[in-house]
Amino acid sequence: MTLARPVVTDGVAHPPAAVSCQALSIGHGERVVLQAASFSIPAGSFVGLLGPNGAGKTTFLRALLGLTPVRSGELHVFGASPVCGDSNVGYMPQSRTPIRVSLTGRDMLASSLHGERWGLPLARAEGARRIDEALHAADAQDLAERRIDALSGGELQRLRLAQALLSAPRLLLLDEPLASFDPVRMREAALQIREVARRAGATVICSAHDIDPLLGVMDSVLYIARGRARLGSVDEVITSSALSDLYGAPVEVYRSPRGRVFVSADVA
Ligand SMILES: Nc1ncnc2c1ncn2[C@@H]1O[C@H](COP(=O)(O)OP(=O)(O)OP(=O)(O)O)[C@@H](O)[C@H]1O
Repeated sequence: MTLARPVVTDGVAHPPAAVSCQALSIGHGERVVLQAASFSIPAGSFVGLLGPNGAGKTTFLRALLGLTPVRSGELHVFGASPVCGDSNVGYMPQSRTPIRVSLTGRDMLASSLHGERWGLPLARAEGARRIDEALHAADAQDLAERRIDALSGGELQRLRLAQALLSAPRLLLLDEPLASFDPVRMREAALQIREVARRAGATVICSAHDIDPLLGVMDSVLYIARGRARLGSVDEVITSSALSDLYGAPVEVYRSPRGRVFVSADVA
């Protein structure tokens, strides 16, 4: 593991980036997800992670969690190699299945707190304090005593955000957290996540399929396609020429007069 230490340039010490990749390659078997990708995400930023289905957004998030091995190159989280169970990193996984257990919101958070300690449960008072703080940070106190199998999709997402905040992480990885919202609520939810992250001082990487709810919310876009990645502002990355270059095939980007963005990529 590489130890986190400030980077010194011109005699000035800069804190390590939240995430840095140097010639990073990751994948599954024959499937290449990233091939020699290099970019760096500044601490404190909100990054929208975009790309077509199967491009590798979840795989990249799992690599940051230490769950997908690095094939070659370097991947650092706050200057160190990713390790499973790092309390600096909070994760909200993609949720595809409805919840059918009748726990309360507080029980749901408590179960992940206890799982975190591998059989060494936190003292009851300390656990309760951390749960209250996480519920407060995600604006989800009203859900603490509600049964989770009776929550709406949006309410459940608030609770899952609280779950990801339990360890007071410096890096928050959110895999399609907007998926269960209608278009209007998507934007409200994106703004709420940004506010929560700001208050917590966390860097956010938030994957999404629709760029619109994140416009004006994210500081930069990380776009993954065909094993390649591009990080930059929306105006730098979401253009016909930048995306055609990334895909290695013609891609059209349209912007409606009301500011909506459409990407038309007729390639896998
Ligand atoms: N455990 C695995 N074993 C083998 N292949 C996998 C595994 N997990 C993912 N893949 C493959 O790796 C590629 C990237 O998958 P990943 O889930 O990271 O994409 P994604 O961009 O998150 O997709 P989506 O937008 O559809 O959620 C896909 O082709 C997928 O089938």
